[in-house]
Amino acid sequence: MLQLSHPTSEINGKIQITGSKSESNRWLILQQLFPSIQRIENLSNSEDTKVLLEALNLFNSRSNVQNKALEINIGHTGTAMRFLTAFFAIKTDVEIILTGSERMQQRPIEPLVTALNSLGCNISYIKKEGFPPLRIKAKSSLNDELEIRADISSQYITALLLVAPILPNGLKIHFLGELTSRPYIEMTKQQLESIGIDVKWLDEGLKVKPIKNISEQHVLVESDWSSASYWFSMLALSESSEIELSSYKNKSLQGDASLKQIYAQYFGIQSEIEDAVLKLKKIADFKFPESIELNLNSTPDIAQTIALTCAGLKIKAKLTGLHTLKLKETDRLEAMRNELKKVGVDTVITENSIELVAFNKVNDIPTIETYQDHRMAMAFAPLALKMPLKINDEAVVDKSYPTFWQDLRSVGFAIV
Ligand SMILES: O=C(O)C1=C[C@@H](OP(=O)(O)O)[C@@H](O)[C@H](O)C1
Ligand SMILES: C=C(OP(=O)(O)O)C(=O)O
Repeated sequence: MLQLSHPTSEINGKIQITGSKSESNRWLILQQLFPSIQRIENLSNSEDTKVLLEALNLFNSRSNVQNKALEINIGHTGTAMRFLTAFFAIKTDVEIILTGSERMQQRPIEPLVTALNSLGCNISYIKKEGFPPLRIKAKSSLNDELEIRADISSQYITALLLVAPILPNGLKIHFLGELTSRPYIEMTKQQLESIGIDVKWLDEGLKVKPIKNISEQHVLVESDWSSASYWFSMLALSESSEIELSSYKNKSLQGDASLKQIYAQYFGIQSEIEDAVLKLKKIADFKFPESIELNLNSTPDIAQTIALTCAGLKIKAKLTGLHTLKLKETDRLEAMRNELKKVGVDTVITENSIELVAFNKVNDIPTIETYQDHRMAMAFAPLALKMPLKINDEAVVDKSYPTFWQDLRSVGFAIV
């Protein structure tokens, strides 16, 4: 457990943020399919990326495993679970058992498995129907068209898009239901296009053309915008501060870059990118709104950050479009309700929203539980600029941002 406070509430410094885990994990799968992707710069140092790398190494040494299934455990990593399901289903010549943590075994995978099996893949459930662990065997012949539910996780669609260009006739994907987390699909599409793969939006779906070879590629991963969100929040809760974060682009593939507009409009944070440095500054005398309403369906990973910024500033917030939060590392709506209560904030949650409705005084130093969710720890940490607090199970941050606590210490947080 860590206890956090900040003696001055002023933070100034320069922080290097690791590469986006989303971009990194896409490139790692694509590199397996297209070895002419020779170098990936600024690869994420997150646990989520390490887990995927280890899984791919295990798969590549599969000839060492004889006469039994190759078991691969991807822990808590959603992208690894979904991307590898499609990758193994198409590529494996041995039987694979793909499993994950207890929580991963509660996160649905049925839409992806059904879609891949309809294509000609051979995936079955080992325990509960619709959930990991999976048994994946070598495929038979493959179709070139499928339909898939699009309203549960965009990662299923990304998983299909990543393998689509190596299918003999490419792939046509038809969406069922309303697409969620759309910018993550755009990210996949743009990464594919950047290496010469043809991907087109259809009315309710996507079409990918097959490709045999791509030219030699060196790719650069932009730093992680979801990780940057905690710095936007810290600035919003600080006194006159300035922070520089590296390395960012003006034209990002990451939907969470919309933080720039959100924090400028509602929380008085000015940001600009110059020579790959994202400079954040607090606007003096900014007048915070009394209440805000935001639909965050496109940017689910920054919902907790924004909720906690509002909590710290006592802004009544209604955050909607969040049905997928119930299916992530934990049920994030429940987790927020429980822990916000400890810092004096009353909330109302529904199946897809959270509303911050009242702010009460807190006397004791609260202990925040993190529910094996990195974003619970990191979203609550900025609140230490307003009140001392304790955070349990601090190592959870490793999932996406392993140097988080070290970076906070470097800008004057007292962390014991
Ligand atoms: O494709 C990706 O890299 C991701 C997609 C999102 O998941 P959903 O599509 O399940 O919302 C996001 O929450 C996750 O952290 C990363
Ligand atoms: C939801 C997340 O990750 P994943 O789904 O890949 O486990 C996240 O990082 O917030």
